Amino acid sequence: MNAAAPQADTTPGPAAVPLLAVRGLSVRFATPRGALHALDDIDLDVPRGKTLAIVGESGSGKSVLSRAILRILPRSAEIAPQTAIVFDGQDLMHRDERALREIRGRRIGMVFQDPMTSLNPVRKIGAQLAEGPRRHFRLGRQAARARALDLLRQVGIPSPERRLDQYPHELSGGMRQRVVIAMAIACEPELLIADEPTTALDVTVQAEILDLLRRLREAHDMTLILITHDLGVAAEQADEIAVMYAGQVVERAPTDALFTRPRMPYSAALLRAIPSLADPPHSRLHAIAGRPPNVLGQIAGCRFAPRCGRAQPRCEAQAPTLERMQDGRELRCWYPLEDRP
Ligand SMILES: Nc1ncnc2c1ncn2[C@@H]1O[C@H](COP(=O)(O)OP(=O)(O)OP(=O)(O)O)[C@@H](O)[C@H]1O
Repeated sequence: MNAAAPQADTTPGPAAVPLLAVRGLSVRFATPRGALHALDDIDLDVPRGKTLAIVGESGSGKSVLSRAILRILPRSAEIAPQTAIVFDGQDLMHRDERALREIRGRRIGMVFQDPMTSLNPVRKIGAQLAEGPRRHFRLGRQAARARALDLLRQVGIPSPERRLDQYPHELSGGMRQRVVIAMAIACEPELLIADEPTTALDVTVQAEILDLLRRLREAHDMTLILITHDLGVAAEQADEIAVMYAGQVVERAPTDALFTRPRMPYSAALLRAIPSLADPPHSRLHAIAGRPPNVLGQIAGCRFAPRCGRAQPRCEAQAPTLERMQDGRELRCWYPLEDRP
């Protein structure tokens, strides 16, 4: 795919134009050992009203991708100049910091793994929740407090009146993440980016938070980008899945299609690595042999080739690009698995 701003195909209706379209996104970090290529030529469409899960192993670039979309990368990160990040028709690459601050929080909400990244430990919860509505909707004190209360109810926090005057440390981890989600939806954003929202929580609380996210997404007709290393979570929550490997999207497909017929060998290997209830007790997981490549410096061929059972000489020599297949899925692979059940 080319790196230019996305072109509409044949006169699409509003539903066909993605809410977010990323093109040619590359990010590198200057490190003492040289340039680290954290993201390489990412193309990604996020359709309106849908949930897109981004999955991949640790270090594959999921968090750098979400921060790049929000334009909150650290200073040491360099975004390639040809990148386009088009949100509802405007390219965020060409908006100044003031405009971006209006979009973040108001039109794009964010939830991170650790609730304390988003919460101020020395401010009361009610004041923190009211901040967005006060700033973006110009609500007065009382109206903003009423809004904060309503938000706490929406995210299922018991005794919400009392919680307004508490500090974050007085709440459990799960309750804190509920508050962060309430803050993220406070201004009714069209897009919510949740980066490993349940990874830091107990298993039982994880399910509750995911259920909450799904209910809110449906109630507010939001679009959700769910970043997770957990394919089980992605399977339950997402309409579509983008699989990342070593800074690239290697396959993107509707959830059912990916789970029933993965076509990029890496996606297939990831799926084989999920434990199944049907496995006999104590059976070994199918770990993927080898390690992801070192992304310091340029890599000539396919980044998965050294670990891929299907690799041919071409895979080592020439890097595949992300191509759209006839069935609509996208693949970065010279020799994909057959599209047969
Ligand atoms: N500030 C930084 N400086 C240098 N390198 C960085 C920085 N932030 C991330 N990286 C590198 O970018 C690559 C992608 O990291 P990223 O955090 O996006 O991975 P991830 O898929 O989100 O992993 P995890 O699931 O462990 O959070 C990694 O190689 C990481 O070491």
